[in-house]
Amino acid sequence: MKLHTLLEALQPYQTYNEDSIEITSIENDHRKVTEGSLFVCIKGYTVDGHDLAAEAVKAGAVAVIAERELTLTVPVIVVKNTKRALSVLADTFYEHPTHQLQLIGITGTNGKTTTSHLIEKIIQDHGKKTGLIGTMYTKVGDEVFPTKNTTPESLTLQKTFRQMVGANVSAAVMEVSSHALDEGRVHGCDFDIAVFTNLTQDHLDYHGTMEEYKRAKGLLFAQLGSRFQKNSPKYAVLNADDAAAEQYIRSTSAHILTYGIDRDADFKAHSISIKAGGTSFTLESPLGNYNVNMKLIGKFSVYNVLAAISTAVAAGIPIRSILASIEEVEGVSGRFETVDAGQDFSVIVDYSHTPDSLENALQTIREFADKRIFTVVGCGGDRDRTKRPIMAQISCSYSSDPIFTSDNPRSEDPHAILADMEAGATGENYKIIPDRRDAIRYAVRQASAGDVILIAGKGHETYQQIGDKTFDFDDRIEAKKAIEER
Ligand SMILES: CC(=O)N[C@H]1[C@@H](OP(=O)(O)OP(=O)(O)OC[C@H]2O[C@@H](n3ccc(=O)[nH]c3=O)[C@H](O)[C@@H]2O)O[C@H](CO)[C@@H](O)[C@@H]1O[C@H](C)C(=O)N[C@@H](C)C(=O)N[C@H](CCC(=O)O)C(=O)O
Ligand SMILES: Nc1ncnc2c1ncn2[C@@H]1O[C@H](COP(=O)(O)OP(=O)(O)OP(=O)(O)O)[C@@H](O)[C@H]1O
Ligand SMILES: N[C@H](CCC[C@H](N)C(=O)O)C(=O)O
Ligand SMILES: [Mg+2]
Repeated sequence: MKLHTLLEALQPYQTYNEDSIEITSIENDHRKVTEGSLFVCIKGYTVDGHDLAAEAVKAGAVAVIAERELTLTVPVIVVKNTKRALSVLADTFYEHPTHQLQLIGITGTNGKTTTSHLIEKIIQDHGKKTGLIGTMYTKVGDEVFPTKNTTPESLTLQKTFRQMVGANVSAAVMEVSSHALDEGRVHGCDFDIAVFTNLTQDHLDYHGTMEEYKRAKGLLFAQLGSRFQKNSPKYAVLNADDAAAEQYIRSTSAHILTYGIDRDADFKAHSISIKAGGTSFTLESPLGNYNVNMKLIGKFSVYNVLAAISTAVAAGIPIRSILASIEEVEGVSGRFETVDAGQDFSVIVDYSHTPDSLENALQTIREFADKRIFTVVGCGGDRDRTKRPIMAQISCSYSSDPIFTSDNPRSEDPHAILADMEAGATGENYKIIPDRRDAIRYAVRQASAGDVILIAGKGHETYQQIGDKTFDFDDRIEAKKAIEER
């Protein structure tokens, strides 16, 4: 694409007369620059891309977008905000791929990964090819690619959407993190349906206050677009039981669909019955009432399923097809996943790494457990410190045997993280075992018939990050090994 075509999209009031420069790729990482790249300098939290512009030119960059004048041998186009510019340039370079996709974005503190997989399955079962972007990976149809962030930055996003369009994907489901909304990583994404799961404490290290965190999540609904389109209406799908939904309703002009259990909602669950093997409930909806029996466990799973059902209805899928998919679904890797090595007690690996998700997981276990409950849990380093004592307190109040351990200490001292947790501990019964492998082994050795061990926080993760090193570590494998050693 010609540089001047890209620049017209970027700053329409400026004309750029040089029409001989052909751009072969856009890059914001100098290590990826090749001959013909347009290099966009981003001032990040750790590195300033402006300092790497000369390197980028050496590697083949033929033009540079920057926030200040730079002395280089190629044209430098100065803009106010290069991160914003990157999203416009990426959307233009990849020819607005989201205009050709039914795009579903999911935000909320907990349940994004789970709900996105439910929606993916419903749409696939209905015969459409899907794309998925989230915490665990990016998927184009059944092809899986690794991801660094839950929501990648705009350049990666638009490139991925183009790849999806090229592979005949018709619907894409993605998790939209509050960081991504705040940083504008999704600027240019033409969402058709925006989904809200819930808002509880997390990421206060980044957002500062719950108000700010709530505002960031609300951007997904405010940015849904204000055009009423007859053939493809836009929808905001909101959890009516969460107070933040009221603000999001006020901030969007899209059609509203609500779901919930306690308050009035379009899609409502009642007569919920939770057992160790699954959950059943009655769905009341504008399309009729239905009994739903599913393998997913817990009240929180009912919320995720309600969100998925409402979204799929908004996406135009028949309710019977939706419910058939829900009844089949087995669950998502690392979310309330049971480890079975023939033992006579239960071991559950769950990705609960926030106070609310931990409380939900433990409340669910309390629905069916009548003996001891062991909770092996840690809190991530370089993340919200204020959640640490709260998670410890929840572990103590819901389990007979809380065991505090490490979960990706990153650059922090594991003992300091554990001290933050201990400040919230209650009772005398908790143990502190910094090595996660030892903590799991201890719980497994202590457990007797009928007990439940919850190993919380890492779910699908297959690593432990200590300092700047990443070690192989999988709670499911460690639990199995410990059971076999017994
Ligand atoms: C705090 C934060 O959000 N940081 C994000 C940010 O990184 P950064 O600002 O530190 O970037 P940087 O490393 O300083 O680099 C600045 C620029 O220099 C470039 N660079 C850098 C190094 C180099 O050698 N050459 C080079 O050109 C980079 O490509 C970039 O353009 O921009 C990067 C690209 O988008 C992100 O990958 C990175 O996420 C980091 C890894 C992260 O941990 N983020 C977390 C907090 C996050 O975003 N989490 C959310 C939510 C998770 C959830 O709850 O589900 C997520 O969406 O993942
Ligand atoms: N609707 C929900 N409400 C509360 N807790 C939930 C809900 N859904 C899932 N959880 C809990 O939160 C954990 C994480 O779920 P999931 O991975 O789906 O959330 P997420 O929003 O994608 O998280 P992340 O922000 O880390 O990507 C689960 O293991 C479960 O314990
Ligand atoms: N997306 C979340 C995941 C946390 C998972 C937990 N295992 C940890 O490392 O804190 C985050 O980056 O805050
Ligand atoms: Mg996720």
